Amino acid sequence: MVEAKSDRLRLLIVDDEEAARYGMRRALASLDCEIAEAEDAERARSEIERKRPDVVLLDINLPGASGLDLLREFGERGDAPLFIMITAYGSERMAVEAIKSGAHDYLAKPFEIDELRLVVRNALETVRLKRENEALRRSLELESAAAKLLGQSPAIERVRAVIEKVAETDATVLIRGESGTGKELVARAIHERSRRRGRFVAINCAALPSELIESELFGHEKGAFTGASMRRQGKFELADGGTLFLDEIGDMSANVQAKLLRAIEERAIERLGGAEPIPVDVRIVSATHRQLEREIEAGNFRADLFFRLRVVTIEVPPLRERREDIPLLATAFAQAAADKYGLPARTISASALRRLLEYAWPGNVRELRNVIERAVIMAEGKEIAVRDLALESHETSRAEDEERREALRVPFTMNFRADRREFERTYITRCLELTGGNVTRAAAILGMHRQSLQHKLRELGLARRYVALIEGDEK
Ligand SMILES: Nc1ncnc2c1ncn2[C@@H]1O[C@H](COP(=O)(O)OP(=O)(O)OP(=O)(O)O)[C@@H](O)[C@H]1O
Repeated sequence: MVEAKSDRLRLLIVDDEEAARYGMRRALASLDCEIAEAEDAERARSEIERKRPDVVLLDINLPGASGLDLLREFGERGDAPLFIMITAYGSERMAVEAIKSGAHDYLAKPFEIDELRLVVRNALETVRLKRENEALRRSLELESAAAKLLGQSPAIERVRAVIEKVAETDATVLIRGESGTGKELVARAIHERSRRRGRFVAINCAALPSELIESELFGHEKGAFTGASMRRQGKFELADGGTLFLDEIGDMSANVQAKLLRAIEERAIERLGGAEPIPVDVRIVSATHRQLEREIEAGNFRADLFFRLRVVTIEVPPLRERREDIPLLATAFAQAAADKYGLPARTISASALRRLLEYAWPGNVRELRNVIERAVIMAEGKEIAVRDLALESHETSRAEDEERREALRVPFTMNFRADRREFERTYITRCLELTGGNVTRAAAILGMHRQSLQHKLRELGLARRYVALIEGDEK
């Protein structure tokens, strides 16, 4: 088991001579850090894995092993400590080699106490700065993630509440929902709200063939298979200390399922072609649009893995079941698209909004975002109209027909003045929609002067709605 990190920085001194370790510990006692010792490579390895020191002071000559090997072994890991190598007298070449292999700094024997303090203090300061930077980045990300998962429907509020709860734990989470409902966004929100300092690493299990998935997940040693010309870390190691997001988990082959189960149970992985298990501290969040229970019945998915993955399950409902989120999402996407393409902000017309609300959204939020982005580009006026949405033709025509019928409908209440007023309102509104709110063009269609149309708008009580347009038009 990996022990939790306290806020105090940790230093590990690795030297086979007890007197040397004692001397260094004394010299460094005034620095604000916890100090541990190891007398050989094996002890050092286990200390690094269990206690995760921030800085390692490592003698290059250890009995039976080279400090350089240890450096290379750990230097590649995502959350590797900073190594300060202690080299023997007159071996500058070794020092260069150490720096090339990723050491933070080195000390050549014999060194002064002040020199030792300076180099270690420097390394601790580097770690402290890195932590501060990460904390800052995370707090910014947190804000953006919270802002990103939009929606106020009870359904999305429930999702948010579960995210808050599970984020604090290391429980595995299975996110279920149709394509485009925001499963990856939920996974990111869980990571960003957790205390995990490592990275969020995502992999789509449906996008890669089975053989590739295996080396993507677990990495490989040099020469593990044809084409493996270099040792490569897998996503598990990259996510060490963080979160691994396995998208489309239902598409994973039986072989990879077995390896994944072992990795979760043993909290360790083996690279392809590697002999040693590598401990990893990874929180797994997976997602699927499939009914995994059915896949289990059909023999395509392991039941034991399923139970491991879904300690907590989050259901993200399809957009059609939380239509009340559509206006908010559509407005936010319209604003974002306008910013992205440097276009003027566009509002969504009442009829376009109605159309958005009744559409079925088989592609969920992703489809809505794409539709709005396109509409922002295509729209000519300040408003997005139904035609700009370019939704499926038969469904679109229904809404457009309805719109047309409404526009042409002659009100009949036996009150000529009131009916005429109602007809004029509808007719003029329709004209303004057609021209994208351009009052001059609408006036031309109506065969009126622009001033007369403006006067008419005020008379019909439409001025407020179009006041921005009228003013914009007059400029
Ligand atoms: N509640 C939401 N608020 C804001 N944006 C959202 C929301 N839900 C989804 N999106 C956006 O919709 C798009 C699709 O979301 P995401 O990739 O998370 O869906 P998914 O369910 O993981 O899809 P797939 O199953 O196809 O991988 C993204 O651009 C995402 O930012």
